[in-house]
Amino acid sequence: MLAADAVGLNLAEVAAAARRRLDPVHWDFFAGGAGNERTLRANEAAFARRWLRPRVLRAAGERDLRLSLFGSPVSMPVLIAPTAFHRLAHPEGEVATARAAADAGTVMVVSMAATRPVEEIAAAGGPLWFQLYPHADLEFTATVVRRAVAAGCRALVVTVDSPVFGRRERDLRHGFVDLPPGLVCENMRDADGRVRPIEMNAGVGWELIGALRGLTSLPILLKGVLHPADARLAVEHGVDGVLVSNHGGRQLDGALATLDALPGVVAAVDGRVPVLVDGGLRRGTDVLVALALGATAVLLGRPVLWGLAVGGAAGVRHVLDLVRADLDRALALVGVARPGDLDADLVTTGAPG
Ligand SMILES: Cc1cc2nc3c(=O)[nH]c(=O)nc-3n(C[C@H](O)[C@H](O)[C@H](O)COP(=O)(O)O)c2cc1C
Ligand SMILES: O=C(O)C(=O)c1ccccc1
Repeated sequence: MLAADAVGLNLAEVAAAARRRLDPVHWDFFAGGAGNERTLRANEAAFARRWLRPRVLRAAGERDLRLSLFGSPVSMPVLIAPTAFHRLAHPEGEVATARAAADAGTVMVVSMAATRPVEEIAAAGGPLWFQLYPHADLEFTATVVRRAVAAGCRALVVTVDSPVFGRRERDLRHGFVDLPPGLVCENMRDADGRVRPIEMNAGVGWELIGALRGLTSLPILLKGVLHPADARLAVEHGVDGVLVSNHGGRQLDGALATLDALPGVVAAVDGRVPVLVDGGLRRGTDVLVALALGATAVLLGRPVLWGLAVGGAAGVRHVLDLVRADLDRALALVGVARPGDLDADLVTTGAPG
Protein backbone atom coordinates (compact mmCIF):
# COMPACT_ATOMS: atom_id res chain seq x y z
CA MET A 1 0.00 0.00 0.00
CA LEU A 2 1.02 3.55 -0.64
CA ALA A 3 1.14 5.90 2.30
CA ALA A 4 -1.90 8.15 1.94
CA ASP A 5 0.11 11.31 2.52
CA ALA A 6 2.45 10.36 -0.33
CA VAL A 7 -0.46 10.17 -2.76
CA GLY A 8 -3.13 12.48 -1.46
CA LEU A 9 -5.98 12.71 1.01
CA ASN A 10 -8.44 13.39 -1.77
CA LEU A 11 -8.60 13.21 -5.55
CA ALA A 12 -7.50 16.83 -5.99
CA GLU A 13 -4.28 16.01 -4.14
CA VAL A 14 -3.78 12.88 -6.23
CA ALA A 15 -4.24 15.05 -9.34
CA ALA A 16 -1.62 17.50 -8.09
CA ALA A 17 0.82 14.66 -7.43
CA ALA A 18 0.16 13.25 -10.90
CA ARG A 19 0.78 16.62 -12.47
CA ARG A 20 4.20 16.81 -10.82
CA ARG A 21 5.13 13.42 -12.27
CA LEU A 22 3.70 13.50 -15.78
CA ASP A 23 5.26 14.94 -18.90
CA PRO A 24 3.32 18.24 -19.31
CA VAL A 25 2.25 17.15 -22.80
CA HIS A 26 0.70 14.00 -21.40
CA TRP A 27 -0.82 15.85 -18.45
CA ASP A 28 -2.53 18.17 -20.92
CA PHE A 29 -3.73 15.22 -23.04
CA PHE A 30 -5.34 13.64 -19.97
CA ALA A 31 -6.61 16.82 -18.31
CA GLY A 32 -7.77 18.77 -21.33
CA GLY A 33 -11.10 19.22 -23.01
CA ALA A 34 -12.52 20.55 -26.27
CA GLY A 35 -12.70 24.21 -27.26
CA ASN A 36 -12.92 26.65 -24.37
CA GLU A 37 -13.24 23.72 -21.94
CA ARG A 38 -16.61 25.08 -20.79
CA THR A 39 -18.13 21.63 -20.59
CA LEU A 40 -15.06 20.25 -18.85
CA ARG A 41 -15.50 22.85 -16.10
CA ALA A 42 -19.30 22.55 -16.06
CA ASN A 43 -19.17 18.86 -15.14
CA GLU A 44 -17.47 19.58 -11.83
CA ALA A 45 -19.30 22.87 -11.29
CA ALA A 46 -22.68 21.10 -11.54
CA PHE A 47 -21.90 19.14 -8.38
CA ALA A 48 -20.92 22.32 -6.56
CA ARG A 49 -24.44 23.66 -7.25
CA ARG A 50 -26.11 20.77 -5.43
CA TRP A 51 -26.67 20.65 -1.69
CA LEU A 52 -27.55 17.72 0.48
CA ARG A 53 -30.59 17.73 2.73
CA PRO A 54 -29.86 14.79 5.04
CA ARG A 55 -32.40 12.83 7.01
CA VAL A 56 -31.77 12.06 10.69
CA LEU A 57 -32.59 9.19 13.06
CA ARG A 58 -33.12 6.74 10.21
CA ALA A 59 -31.36 3.87 12.02
CA ALA A 60 -29.75 2.99 8.70
CA GLY A 61 -27.02 0.94 10.37
CA GLU A 62 -24.10 -0.54 8.44
CA ARG A 63 -23.86 0.45 4.81
CA ASP A 64 -23.85 -2.08 2.01
CA LEU A 65 -22.47 -0.67 -1.26
CA ARG A 66 -22.66 -3.85 -3.34
CA LEU A 67 -24.75 -4.32 -6.44
CA SER A 68 -24.87 -6.33 -9.63
CA LEU A 69 -24.64 -4.66 -13.03
CA PHE A 70 -25.42 -6.55 -16.24
CA GLY A 71 -24.39 -9.75 -14.51
CA SER A 72 -21.16 -8.33 -13.05
CA PRO A 73 -21.13 -8.17 -9.24
CA VAL A 74 -19.41 -5.01 -8.02
CA SER A 75 -18.41 -3.95 -4.50
CA MET A 76 -19.65 -0.38 -5.01
CA PRO A 77 -21.51 1.68 -7.63
CA VAL A 78 -18.25 3.26 -8.84
CA LEU A 79 -16.64 1.91 -12.02
CA ILE A 80 -13.63 2.81 -14.13
CA ALA A 81 -14.49 4.76 -17.29
CA PRO A 82 -12.75 3.85 -20.56
CA THR A 83 -9.76 6.12 -21.14
CA ALA A 84 -7.13 5.90 -23.86
CA PHE A 85 -3.38 5.37 -23.57
CA HIS A 86 -2.73 4.22 -19.98
CA ARG A 87 0.92 3.54 -20.79
CA LEU A 88 1.42 7.30 -20.98
CA ALA A 89 0.61 7.34 -17.26
CA HIS A 90 2.48 4.21 -16.17
CA PRO A 91 4.67 1.59 -17.91
CA GLU A 92 2.29 -1.23 -16.96
CA GLY A 93 -0.61 0.71 -18.44
CA GLU A 94 -4.07 -0.88 -18.46
CA VAL A 95 -2.79 -4.05 -16.76
CA ALA A 96 -2.10 -2.06 -13.58
CA THR A 97 -5.51 -0.40 -13.79
CA ALA A 98 -7.21 -3.78 -14.16
CA ARG A 99 -5.37 -5.20 -11.15
CA ALA A 100 -6.60 -2.28 -9.03
CA ALA A 101 -10.17 -2.70 -10.31
CA ALA A 102 -10.10 -6.40 -9.49
CA ASP A 103 -8.66 -5.77 -6.02
CA ALA A 104 -11.32 -3.15 -5.35
CA GLY A 105 -14.06 -5.39 -6.72
CA THR A 106 -15.25 -3.14 -9.49
CA VAL A 107 -15.57 -3.08 -13.27
CA MET A 108 -12.94 -1.60 -15.53
CA VAL A 109 -14.20 -0.51 -18.93
CA VAL A 110 -11.29 -1.15 -21.31
CA SER A 111 -10.89 1.56 -23.95
CA MET A 112 -10.69 0.56 -27.58
CA ALA A 113 -7.58 2.79 -27.49
CA ALA A 114 -5.90 0.75 -24.74
CA THR A 115 -2.13 0.33 -25.00
CA ARG A 116 -2.03 -3.24 -23.66
CA PRO A 117 -3.64 -6.28 -25.30
CA VAL A 118 -7.07 -7.07 -23.86
CA GLU A 119 -5.92 -10.63 -23.09
CA GLU A 120 -3.16 -9.30 -20.79
CA ILE A 121 -5.57 -6.84 -19.17
CA ALA A 122 -8.04 -9.68 -18.56
CA ALA A 123 -5.29 -11.84 -17.03
CA ALA A 124 -4.82 -9.12 -14.38
CA GLY A 125 -8.39 -9.68 -13.20
CA GLY A 126 -11.94 -8.74 -13.98
CA PRO A 127 -14.69 -7.99 -14.44
CA LEU A 128 -14.01 -6.09 -17.65
CA TRP A 129 -16.33 -4.41 -20.11
CA PHE A 130 -15.06 -3.30 -23.53
CA GLN A 131 -15.58 0.14 -25.07
CA LEU A 132 -16.06 0.43 -28.81
CA TYR A 133 -15.95 3.30 -31.26
CA PRO A 134 -18.34 2.39 -34.09
CA HIS A 135 -16.09 1.77 -37.07
CA ALA A 136 -17.25 2.09 -40.68
CA ASP A 137 -15.89 -1.39 -41.40
CA LEU A 138 -18.28 -3.79 -39.65
CA GLU A 139 -16.01 -6.74 -40.38
CA PHE A 140 -13.20 -5.01 -38.48
CA THR A 141 -15.59 -4.20 -35.62
CA ALA A 142 -16.56 -7.88 -35.54
CA THR A 143 -12.89 -8.89 -35.25
CA VAL A 144 -12.37 -6.53 -32.31
CA VAL A 145 -15.59 -7.59 -30.57
CA ARG A 146 -14.86 -11.31 -30.97
CA ARG A 147 -11.45 -10.78 -29.44
CA ALA A 148 -12.82 -8.82 -26.48
CA VAL A 149 -15.46 -11.48 -25.87
CA ALA A 150 -12.89 -14.27 -26.10
CA ALA A 151 -10.75 -12.43 -23.53
CA GLY A 152 -13.72 -12.44 -21.16
CA CYS A 153 -15.23 -8.96 -21.44
CA ARG A 154 -18.79 -9.05 -20.13
CA ALA A 155 -20.42 -6.03 -21.77
CA LEU A 156 -19.94 -3.70 -24.73
CA VAL A 157 -19.90 0.03 -24.13
CA VAL A 158 -20.51 1.78 -27.43
CA THR A 159 -19.37 5.40 -27.55
CA VAL A 160 -21.78 7.48 -29.60
CA ASP A 161 -20.69 11.03 -28.74
CA SER A 162 -17.80 11.00 -31.21
CA PRO A 163 -18.95 11.15 -34.86
CA VAL A 164 -15.79 13.25 -35.27
CA PHE A 165 -12.89 13.86 -32.91
CA GLY A 166 -13.25 16.85 -30.55
CA ARG A 167 -10.91 19.79 -31.07
CA ARG A 168 -8.52 19.82 -28.15
CA GLU A 169 -6.42 22.92 -28.28
CA ARG A 170 -3.95 21.85 -25.60
CA ASP A 171 -2.95 18.92 -27.82
CA LEU A 172 -2.77 21.14 -30.91
CA ARG A 173 -0.51 23.56 -29.05
CA HIS A 174 1.86 20.73 -28.11
CA GLY A 175 1.62 19.00 -31.47
CA PHE A 176 0.46 15.88 -29.64
CA VAL A 177 -1.27 13.87 -32.32
CA ASP A 178 -0.29 10.28 -31.72
CA LEU A 179 1.27 7.80 -29.34
CA PRO A 180 5.05 7.99 -28.97
CA PRO A 181 7.11 5.34 -30.80
CA GLY A 182 6.83 1.88 -29.25
CA LEU A 183 3.25 2.30 -28.05
CA VAL A 184 0.25 1.23 -30.14
CA CYS A 185 -3.45 0.63 -29.70
CA GLU A 186 -2.97 -3.09 -29.18
CA ASN A 187 -6.63 -3.98 -29.65
CA MET A 188 -6.99 -2.25 -33.00
CA ARG A 189 -5.41 -5.17 -34.88
CA ASP A 190 -7.33 -6.53 -37.83
CA ALA A 191 -7.56 -10.21 -38.79
CA ASP A 192 -4.05 -9.96 -40.31
CA GLY A 193 -2.58 -8.50 -37.11
CA ARG A 194 -2.12 -5.00 -38.56
CA VAL A 195 -2.91 -2.08 -36.21
CA ARG A 196 -5.71 0.07 -37.64
CA PRO A 197 -5.94 3.75 -36.72
CA ILE A 198 -8.75 4.80 -34.35
CA GLU A 199 -11.49 6.08 -36.62
CA MET A 200 -14.50 8.19 -35.85
CA ASN A 201 -17.59 7.52 -37.93
CA ALA A 202 -20.09 10.28 -38.70
CA GLY A 203 -22.13 8.01 -40.93
CA VAL A 204 -23.53 5.69 -38.34
CA GLY A 205 -27.20 5.63 -37.30
CA TRP A 206 -29.49 3.62 -35.03
CA GLU A 207 -29.05 0.54 -37.24
CA LEU A 208 -25.73 0.18 -35.37
CA ILE A 209 -27.48 -1.42 -32.41
CA GLY A 210 -28.99 -4.19 -34.50
CA ALA A 211 -25.66 -4.77 -36.24
CA LEU A 212 -23.89 -5.14 -32.89
CA ARG A 213 -26.65 -7.43 -31.66
CA GLY A 214 -25.81 -9.64 -34.61
CA LEU A 215 -22.20 -9.84 -33.42
CA THR A 216 -22.64 -10.63 -29.75
CA SER A 217 -25.11 -11.57 -27.07
CA LEU A 218 -23.28 -9.40 -24.50
CA PRO A 219 -25.17 -6.54 -22.86
CA ILE A 220 -24.83 -3.33 -24.91
CA LEU A 221 -24.55 0.07 -23.24
CA LEU A 222 -24.71 3.36 -25.12
CA LYS A 223 -22.12 5.87 -23.89
CA GLY A 224 -22.57 9.56 -24.54
CA VAL A 225 -26.32 10.11 -24.33
CA LEU A 226 -27.45 13.55 -23.09
CA HIS A 227 -30.86 14.09 -24.76
CA PRO A 228 -33.97 12.43 -23.30
CA ALA A 229 -35.24 11.66 -26.81
CA ASP A 230 -32.07 9.67 -27.52
CA ALA A 231 -32.42 7.85 -24.22
CA ARG A 232 -35.93 6.82 -25.30
CA LEU A 233 -34.67 5.72 -28.74
CA ALA A 234 -31.86 3.75 -27.12
CA VAL A 235 -34.32 1.78 -25.03
CA GLU A 236 -36.61 1.26 -28.04
CA HIS A 237 -33.63 -0.14 -29.95
CA GLY A 238 -33.06 -2.62 -27.18
CA VAL A 239 -29.90 -1.35 -25.49
CA ASP A 240 -29.27 -2.77 -22.03
CA GLY A 241 -28.00 0.42 -20.44
CA VAL A 242 -27.53 4.13 -21.03
CA LEU A 243 -24.42 6.04 -19.96
CA VAL A 244 -24.95 9.77 -19.60
CA SER A 245 -21.66 11.30 -20.66
CA ASN A 246 -20.16 14.23 -22.55
CA HIS A 247 -16.83 12.45 -22.83
CA GLY A 248 -15.39 14.43 -19.95
CA GLY A 249 -15.85 17.66 -21.94
CA ARG A 250 -13.54 16.40 -24.69
CA GLN A 251 -16.00 16.32 -27.58
CA LEU A 252 -18.72 18.99 -27.89
CA ASP A 253 -17.72 22.06 -25.92
CA GLY A 254 -20.91 23.72 -24.73
CA ALA A 255 -22.66 20.41 -24.12
CA LEU A 256 -24.45 20.53 -20.81
CA ALA A 257 -22.98 19.08 -17.63
CA THR A 258 -23.78 15.40 -17.24
CA LEU A 259 -25.36 15.94 -13.83
CA ASP A 260 -27.75 18.45 -15.43
CA ALA A 261 -28.57 15.97 -18.22
CA LEU A 262 -29.13 13.08 -15.84
CA PRO A 263 -32.67 13.79 -14.55
CA GLY A 264 -34.09 14.14 -18.08
CA VAL A 265 -32.52 10.88 -19.20
CA VAL A 266 -33.65 9.08 -16.04
CA ALA A 267 -37.23 10.27 -16.62
CA ALA A 268 -37.16 9.20 -20.28
CA VAL A 269 -35.75 5.76 -19.51
CA ASP A 270 -38.34 5.37 -16.75
CA GLY A 271 -36.67 2.43 -15.04
CA ARG A 272 -36.55 0.21 -18.15
CA VAL A 273 -32.73 -0.10 -18.12
CA PRO A 274 -30.01 1.13 -15.76
CA VAL A 275 -28.73 4.68 -16.29
CA LEU A 276 -25.07 5.32 -15.53
CA VAL A 277 -23.26 8.65 -15.54
CA ASP A 278 -19.69 9.96 -15.75
CA GLY A 279 -18.03 13.38 -15.77
CA GLY A 280 -16.63 15.50 -12.97
CA LEU A 281 -17.17 13.14 -10.05
CA ARG A 282 -14.40 13.85 -7.56
CA ARG A 283 -15.89 13.03 -4.14
CA GLY A 284 -18.03 10.36 -2.55
CA THR A 285 -20.63 13.08 -2.05
CA ASP A 286 -20.66 13.63 -5.84
CA VAL A 287 -21.35 9.91 -6.27
CA LEU A 288 -24.15 10.17 -3.73
CA VAL A 289 -25.75 13.10 -5.57
CA ALA A 290 -25.60 11.29 -8.93
CA LEU A 291 -27.17 8.17 -7.43
CA ALA A 292 -29.86 10.20 -5.67
CA LEU A 293 -30.76 11.82 -9.00
CA GLY A 294 -31.34 8.40 -10.50
CA ALA A 295 -28.03 6.91 -11.63
CA THR A 296 -27.53 3.23 -10.85
CA ALA A 297 -23.74 3.65 -10.89
CA VAL A 298 -21.07 6.18 -11.87
CA LEU A 299 -17.72 5.99 -13.63
CA LEU A 300 -14.45 7.82 -12.95
CA GLY A 301 -12.21 8.89 -15.83
CA ARG A 302 -9.34 11.24 -15.03
CA PRO A 303 -9.01 10.41 -11.30
CA VAL A 304 -8.05 6.85 -12.27
CA LEU A 305 -5.36 8.19 -14.61
CA TRP A 306 -4.02 10.39 -11.80
CA GLY A 307 -3.80 7.39 -9.47
CA LEU A 308 -2.12 5.34 -12.19
CA ALA A 309 0.46 8.06 -12.84
CA VAL A 310 1.26 8.43 -9.16
CA GLY A 311 1.48 4.81 -8.10
CA GLY A 312 0.46 2.29 -10.75
CA ALA A 313 -2.03 -0.29 -9.47
CA ALA A 314 -1.60 0.90 -5.87
CA GLY A 315 -2.33 4.47 -6.93
CA VAL A 316 -5.53 3.47 -8.72
CA ARG A 317 -6.49 1.38 -5.72
CA HIS A 318 -5.92 4.42 -3.51
CA VAL A 319 -8.27 6.50 -5.66
CA LEU A 320 -10.98 3.82 -5.51
CA ASP A 321 -10.52 3.38 -1.75
CA LEU A 322 -10.81 7.13 -1.16
CA VAL A 323 -14.07 7.34 -3.11
CA ARG A 324 -15.47 4.22 -1.46
CA ALA A 325 -14.76 5.49 2.07
CA ASP A 326 -16.12 8.92 1.17
CA LEU A 327 -19.33 7.44 -0.28
CA ASP A 328 -19.80 5.17 2.71
CA ARG A 329 -19.45 8.09 5.11
CA ALA A 330 -21.75 10.32 3.06
CA LEU A 331 -24.44 7.61 2.99
CA ALA A 332 -24.26 7.30 6.77
CA LEU A 333 -24.50 11.06 7.15
CA VAL A 334 -27.66 11.31 5.03
CA GLY A 335 -29.17 8.28 6.79
CA VAL A 336 -29.16 5.70 3.99
CA ALA A 337 -27.67 2.17 4.08
CA ARG A 338 -27.87 1.14 0.42
CA PRO A 339 -27.17 3.25 -2.67
CA GLY A 340 -30.40 2.01 -4.23
CA ASP A 341 -32.35 3.58 -1.35
CA LEU A 342 -31.19 7.12 -2.12
CA ASP A 343 -33.94 9.53 -3.05
CA ALA A 344 -33.86 12.72 -5.12
CA ASP A 345 -35.38 14.67 -2.22
CA LEU A 346 -32.01 14.42 -0.44
CA VAL A 347 -30.61 16.81 -3.05
CA THR A 348 -31.53 20.45 -3.55
CA THR A 349 -30.09 23.34 -5.51
CA GLY A 350 -30.45 25.42 -2.40
CA ALA A 351 -33.62 27.15 -3.58
CA PRO A 352 -36.14 27.89 -0.80
CA GLY A 353 -38.36 24.96 0.16
C1 LIG B 1 -7.52 10.99 -21.39
C2 LIG B 1 -8.92 10.51 -21.67
C3 LIG B 1 -9.12 9.54 -22.63
C4 LIG B 1 -10.39 9.07 -22.90
N1 LIG B 1 -10.54 8.07 -23.80
C5 LIG B 1 -11.77 7.57 -24.02
C6 LIG B 1 -11.94 6.47 -24.89
O1 LIG B 1 -10.98 5.92 -25.43
N2 LIG B 1 -13.20 6.02 -25.10
C7 LIG B 1 -14.30 6.61 -24.51
O2 LIG B 1 -15.42 6.17 -24.74
N3 LIG B 1 -14.15 7.64 -23.65
C8 LIG B 1 -12.93 8.12 -23.39
N4 LIG B 1 -12.78 9.15 -22.50
C9 LIG B 1 -13.96 9.67 -21.77
C10 LIG B 1 -14.17 8.91 -20.45
O3 LIG B 1 -14.66 7.61 -20.69
C11 LIG B 1 -15.21 9.59 -19.55
O4 LIG B 1 -16.39 9.83 -20.27
C12 LIG B 1 -14.74 10.90 -18.93
O5 LIG B 1 -13.36 10.91 -18.72
C13 LIG B 1 -15.46 11.11 -17.60
O6 LIG B 1 -15.15 12.31 -17.04
P1 LIG B 1 -14.05 12.54 -15.84
O7 LIG B 1 -12.72 12.40 -16.51
O8 LIG B 1 -14.35 13.92 -15.44
O9 LIG B 1 -14.30 11.51 -14.77
C14 LIG B 1 -11.51 9.63 -22.22
C15 LIG B 1 -11.30 10.61 -21.26
C16 LIG B 1 -10.03 11.05 -20.96
C17 LIG B 1 -9.84 12.08 -19.89
O1 LIG C 1 -11.59 9.56 -26.48
C1 LIG C 1 -10.78 10.36 -26.07
O2 LIG C 1 -11.11 11.29 -25.33
C2 LIG C 1 -9.41 10.26 -26.43
O3 LIG C 1 -8.69 11.04 -25.92
C3 LIG C 1 -8.88 9.31 -27.42
C4 LIG C 1 -7.60 9.50 -27.88
C5 LIG C 1 -7.08 8.64 -28.83
C6 LIG C 1 -7.82 7.59 -29.31
C7 LIG C 1 -9.08 7.39 -28.83
C8 LIG C 1 -9.61 8.24 -27.88
